Formats: sequence, C-alpha cells, structure tokens
Amino acid sequence: MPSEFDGSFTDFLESAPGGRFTDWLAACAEPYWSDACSHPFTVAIGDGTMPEEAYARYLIEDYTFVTDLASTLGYLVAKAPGMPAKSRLSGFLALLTSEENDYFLRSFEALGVEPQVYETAAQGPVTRAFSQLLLKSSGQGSYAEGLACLLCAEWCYLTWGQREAGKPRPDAFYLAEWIDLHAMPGFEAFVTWIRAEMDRIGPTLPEPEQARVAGLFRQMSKLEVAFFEATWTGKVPGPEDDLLRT
Ligand SMILES: Cc1ncc(C[n+]2csc(CCO)c2C)c(N)n1
Repeated sequence: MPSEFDGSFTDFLESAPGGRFTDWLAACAEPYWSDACSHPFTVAIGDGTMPEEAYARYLIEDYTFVTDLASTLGYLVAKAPGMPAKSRLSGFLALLTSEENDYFLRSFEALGVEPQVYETAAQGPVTRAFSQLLLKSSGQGSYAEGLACLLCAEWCYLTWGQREAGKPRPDAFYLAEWIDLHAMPGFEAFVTWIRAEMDRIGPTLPEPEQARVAGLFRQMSKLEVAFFEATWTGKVPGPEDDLLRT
C-alpha cells in the first residue's frame, strides 16, 4: 500500500529517487486507491461469500460502465500518438466487445437477469459520474488524461484479481471467470503496458498537466470505491455524498 502523498512529481522524486510516475499517481490517490483495490466486495468475489443479489446488481451497473469504457477506448485510439499504442488499445477494445461481452451475457442468464433489464438499465448516480469522467477526460482532454482514467480502472482490477487468484476458485462460474479474466497474463501485460506508457509520458508533461492527471486518477479511485460500495450495500449515494463531487 503506497503512503499518502500530496506534493508534485518533482517533490516525489526527492523522497523516492528513480520513482515511477504511476507510483506517484497511486500515492496521490490514497487512501482511495488502496480502499478500491481491497474493497470487501472484491474479497467476497474470491472467498465464496458473494450474495447473488449483490453480484447481479454489480453486473447490471458494470455492463453499462463497460459500454462507456468501450467508447472511451475509441477516443483513446484516436488520440494515441503512434501505431504501437493504437494497436494495444484497439486490441483491448476488441476483447471488451467480444469475450467480455459474452461473459456478461452468460452471467446474466445464470443469475436470471432478463435481457430487457440489462439492456435498458438506467445508470445509478455513481456509474453516471464515472461515465461522465471517463468520456469527458478522454473525449475533451489530452491523451495523458484519458490514459490516467483507463490506468486506474484496469490497474485496480489487476491488483484485486491477482490477490483473489491466490485462493481456490469459488463454485459459481461467473465469480471464478471474473477472477481469471483479471489475473491472466494477457491482462497483466496490458496493465504493464499502460503503466509503461504513462511512466514514459507523465514526466514530460508540464507541472499543471501532471497535477490534472493526478487529480483524475484520484477522482477515478474515489469512484471505484463508491461503485463497489453502492453494489455491495445496495445503498445509492445522494448528491451530497462527497464521493460524487468532481
Ligand atoms: C467499475 C469498474 N471499474 C473498472 C473495471 C475494470 N475493467 C473494465 S473493462 C476491463 C477489461 C477486462 O475485464 C476491466 C478490468 C470494471 N469492470 N468496472
């Protein structure tokens, strides 16, 4: 768990010579970053204590989130500076819209969620805030800003996925597969690539842009926590909730 930090990247390098830009992002996002990666919902995916009702609620929201994430990737493919980055991002987009889509459909069927429900589900306030942040930062912001949002979402899932993969798999296929999907070498390689891309670009940015990127990563981490919290408890946060403030 990184310790909390609220200085610039230059300050960070003074305390951690040779430190990575992405480690600075995670440190600036504490305590939300660690809370997101270790949320009780993520532990329950792996230890066989997940209530069906909570998981169905999660998948319905996540399906709408992943749909908006696919649009975000479209923007990032357009903004990526060269062919190697466009290729990585579009490969991931292809995965999201094929195998992963199939996972959702099979899981909805097993959980008794009708197509009419998941195809027309209105986003709750947390997912709406998430989607707005992703689509705005990748559509209107810079490549680095969009990449920071993607990094947070994917790195968080790799972190809990690898931790839960160390336990025996739960019986329900939709839980076992969700762990495997986020612990497999191909996914790890993708997150390693996003980190390397951010570590390459981040240090070249002017300081105000570095601060914007860190602010986005922190806001994304907050929303990951709020997302797990809403699906885990079934409670919908109101507009007064700090987690929804952008
Ligand atoms: C709220 C929320 N945040 C992040 C992810 C992570 N994620 C989105 S698409 C994808 C690719 C492979 O599953 C991953 C890891 C999620 N699903 N839901």
